[in-house]
This record gives sequence, C-alpha cells and structure tokens, in this order.
Amino acid sequence: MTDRTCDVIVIGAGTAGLKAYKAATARGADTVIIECGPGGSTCTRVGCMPSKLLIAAARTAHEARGANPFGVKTGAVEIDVPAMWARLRRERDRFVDSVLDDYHAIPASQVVHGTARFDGPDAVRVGETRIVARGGIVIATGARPVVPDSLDPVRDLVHTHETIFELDTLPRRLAVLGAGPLGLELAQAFARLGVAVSVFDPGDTLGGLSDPVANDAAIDAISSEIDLHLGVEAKAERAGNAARLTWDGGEIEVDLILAATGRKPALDTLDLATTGIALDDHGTPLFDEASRRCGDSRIFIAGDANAWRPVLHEAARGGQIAGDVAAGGAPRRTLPSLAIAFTEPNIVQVGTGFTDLPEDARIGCAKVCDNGRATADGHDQGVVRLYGDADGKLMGASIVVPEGEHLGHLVALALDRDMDAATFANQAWYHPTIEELLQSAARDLAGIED
Ligand SMILES: Cc1cc2nc3c(=O)[nH]c(=O)nc-3n(C[C@H](O)[C@H](O)[C@H](O)COP(=O)(O)OP(=O)(O)OC[C@H]3O[C@@H](n4cnc5c(N)ncnc54)[C@H](O)[C@@H]3O)c2cc1C
Ligand SMILES: NC(=O)c1ccc[n+]([C@@H]2O[C@H](COP(=O)([O-])OP(=O)(O)OC[C@H]3O[C@@H](n4cnc5c(N)ncnc54)[C@H](O)[C@@H]3O)[C@@H](O)[C@H]2O)c1
Repeated sequence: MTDRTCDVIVIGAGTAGLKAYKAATARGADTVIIECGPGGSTCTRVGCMPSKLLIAAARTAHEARGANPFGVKTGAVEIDVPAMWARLRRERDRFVDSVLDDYHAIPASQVVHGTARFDGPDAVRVGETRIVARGGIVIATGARPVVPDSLDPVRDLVHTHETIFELDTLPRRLAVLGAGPLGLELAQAFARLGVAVSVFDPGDTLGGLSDPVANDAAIDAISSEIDLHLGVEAKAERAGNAARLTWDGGEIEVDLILAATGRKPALDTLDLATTGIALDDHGTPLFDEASRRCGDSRIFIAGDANAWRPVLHEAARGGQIAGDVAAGGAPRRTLPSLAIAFTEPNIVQVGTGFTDLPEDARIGCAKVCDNGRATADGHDQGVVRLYGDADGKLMGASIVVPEGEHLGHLVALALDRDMDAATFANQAWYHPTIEELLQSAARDLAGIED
C-alpha cells in the first residue's frame, strides 16, 4: 500500500540532502526529505568544524611557543583545557544551529523522521509508511567511521571523530591509527596542545599523497611534532587502565586511541538490492558524475554516500546537482578535484594525482625554503609540485606548504580555465607572497628562465 506520492524523495538531511531538497523544491517539485537523526550535519557536528576549532586552539598555542626566535617573549604557554573545550563546543554548536535553522525551515508536511529503506526502484519505506516518488530519489546518507576489529580488546579506550570532541580533558598519551587527513589533522592538533601523540599507518604516505617528493616533504615537516610510524601494523591489548600497542620493532602504552581509519558510505540500512541498480565491489552504487544518476534509474546519489571526493564542497555541489536533475534539471560539468588537509604545512592535492599522470607528463617544482615570504614568516619546509602534460597544459598539483590551501584554490581555478603553465606563470604575482611558489613552479614546468 502507498501512503503518499510526491515528485522527489531525499534520504538524509545533512549537507548534500539539504542542498538536494532546496534544488528540487526550487524547480517546483513536491519534495519529501527523510532524516533518521537529530539533523545538523557531519560537517558541523563531528567533522570539518569541530576539527578546525581544535586546530585553531592548537595553532594559537604553537605560535605562542614559537615566538622566541622573533624576539617576542611569551613566558610558559599553558593550555586552559576546560576553556579550550568550552570554546570549541560553543562555536561548534553555533555552526550546528545554523544548519538546523535550514532544516527546521522546511515545512513539517515535507519532513519524515525515521530510517528510510528502498521498497523497489521508485519507493521508500519509513517504518510502516510507504512513499512513492514520481520523479527521483536522492540518496544523501553520508558515511560512518570504520573501526578495525583489531581494536576490540581496548574498545572502551577507542574514540572516533564522532566522540573525540566530547572529551573534557586531554589524554597524556594518544595513539592515532590512520595517517589520512583526519588522523593527521587531529594528531598534530593534540600534539600542539601538549599530548604525546604517536601515529600508525600500514601505508607509506601521509594524507593520501602519492607524489614521493611531496610525501617526503610532508613526512619531514610533520614528524618533527609527532611520533610517526608508517608501514606499520599496530596490535592493541589491554595494559591496566591503558592500551599497549605493539608492532614489528616496538611497543608503547597510551591512554586513548583515535581510530582515523577511514569512513564507509552509510548504505547498509537502505536495502539497495530492491532497486536493481548496479553496485561496485564495495556495495556502493555506480553513478554518473555529471548528474549523480545511478545508471538509467531515477535514483541519484550525492555526498559521502557515493564515496567519490568525500569533501564538503562536493557534498554540497553533488546534492544540488542530484536534487536539480531529479526534478528535471540538466547535468553539470565536473570541477577539478581539490582536497586540503589542514595540517601545518597544509597538504593539498588538486586535479590529476601523481600516479595518474601520463608517462610524458612534466613536473615543475618550487621549494618553500626558496620563498622570501616563507622565510620571513619562519617557515622553511615544504614543496610545490605542479603537473602538466607534454604541451605544458596544467594537469594538477601536490602542494605541501604553510597556508597552501590558498595555492590549491588558484591551481583549481587555472585547471578549470584549461590554462597552460606559461600563461599561469605570467599572471600577476605579488611580492613577497607564498603564492610566488606557484609562479616559480609554473616557470619550472614551462621551462622559462628567471
Ligand atoms: C573529522 C572530519 C573532518 C572533516 N573536515 C573536512 C574539511 O575540513 N573540509 C572538507 O571539505 N570536508 C571535511 N570533512 C568531510 C565532510 O565533513 C563530508 O564530506 C560532508 O560532511 C558529507 O556530507 P553528507 O551530506 O554527505 O553527509 P552527512 O552530513 O553525514 O548527512 C547524512 C545524513 O543522512 C542521514 N541518514 C543516514 N542514513 C539514513 C537513512 N537510512 N534514512 C534517513 N536518514 C539517513 C544521517 O543521519 C545524516 O544526517 C571532514 C570529515 C570528518 C569526519
Ligand atoms: N580537511 C579535510 O578535507 C578532511 C579532514 C578530515 C577528514 N576528512 C574526510 O573524512 C574522511 C575520513 O578521513 P580519514 O583520514 O579517516 O580517511 P582516509 O581513508 O583518507 O585515511 C584512512 C587511513 O587509515 C589507514 N588505515 C586503515 N586501516 C588502518 C589500521 N588498522 N591501522 C592504522 N591505519 C589504518 C589507511 O591506510 C589510510 O591512510 C575522508 O573522507 C576525508 O575526506 C577530510
């Protein structure tokens, strides 16, 4: 039995879902949005924003401690731990509230609370209620953290990004499993707040960097602040109130463990088998980037749920596209990929990655230690690696640079404009700026003499 028919159903009211709802509604579609949680979003509650607030506190402490070489005396730097957590949670709650304002502005008649699961390719059930979509169904269910079974013996000492921002104290010793963006950002932040941090990853790269020169630069810079173990499988066991981690060649005891071992699309409750859409080997629907449509179906998938570019601006854009196309709009072009880990130095990857470059690709390089502004600011570690094809057309970059986030945006813009390295080098580059590193790398790539 069908209890309701509408034009578009959106499953999930996070960043992608709210954008999808707005886009479909803007086309005049009767749109129903289904949410199983309290609303708000991963970004504001347990993701981008609390992590950036922790990083902001940590950076402030780090800069105060590092003031002496500039002739600035600060005395001993202490962390007022309750005040630090209080600011983080106060500001975090304001971000959450602003998303909830959008959610609560949706007419009650269009919102269904509960866990959605498919009942065929054009219908969804929430409890006993069945809703049919005439137009399309947008999956925007996000992702959830993965905790490895190897941590079972010490589960009560394990946090994920969903719980770590609820701490009231700081641990003395913290192990972070995973050297992806999540693990690295929080590892460096906790270290700067005075915690002894050890990071373990079975892989050899930081923040997913595949460029060996950029990866070495990141390792050099970041290992000066944290105890870094790459290429290592750590095993956990109980040691009184602590956890003992052992690996080939060493062991340590820690008070807490942060599992930063990736996130998996939240698709398990959806009963996707009833839809007939094609899934990849991980059970994630195959979809078209330009429309977010799954095959020839009227099912769309946006945000972290589709495991493609799991970052905020792609969740927002993907939701917008999916909601719009589900309501009759046209597909859009794909933007260059852009990912930034907010470590110091920032780890930025734009466009084509190192491992996907053609054999005849050219690489331009510029080192932070050769940049005047970086030297003035007290930085000497990091590198820009700018990639171009055999004709010098820009393809991408790996950037390990303090404030490199700004450089990443400029490269993304240049890629979107199909720029070649010589044209990029001949833009206006103010002196002395960190941005001049891009000009140097573009000159190197284009073979332009200084
Ligand atoms: C610690 C951390 C830091 C991050 N930092 C950054 C950063 O600095 N910059 C950046 O760009 N990205 C960052 N990200 C990534 C970014 O947060 C995500 O890409 C983005 O929040 C994903 O949004 P979403 O809409 O896909 O998912 P969500 O916001 O998680 O929304 C999914 C919604 O679906 C609901 N739902 C799930 N299943 C069902 C169901 N069956 N029925 C009904 N409702 C359902 C959930 O309750 C949830 O409300 C970070 C992520 C983490 C974890
Ligand atoms: N600044 C940002 O944009 C930002 C910041 C944080 C998180 N995020 C997003 O959050 C999501 C999760 O980030 P992440 O860093 O956890 O995911 P990730 O998949 O990028 O990295 C996970 C890391 O964990 C390692 N790992 C896997 N199993 C392990 C184990 N048993 N022990 C130790 N290490 C193990 C992997 O080798 C990998 O390096 C990503 O989608 C990311 O885009 C983004």
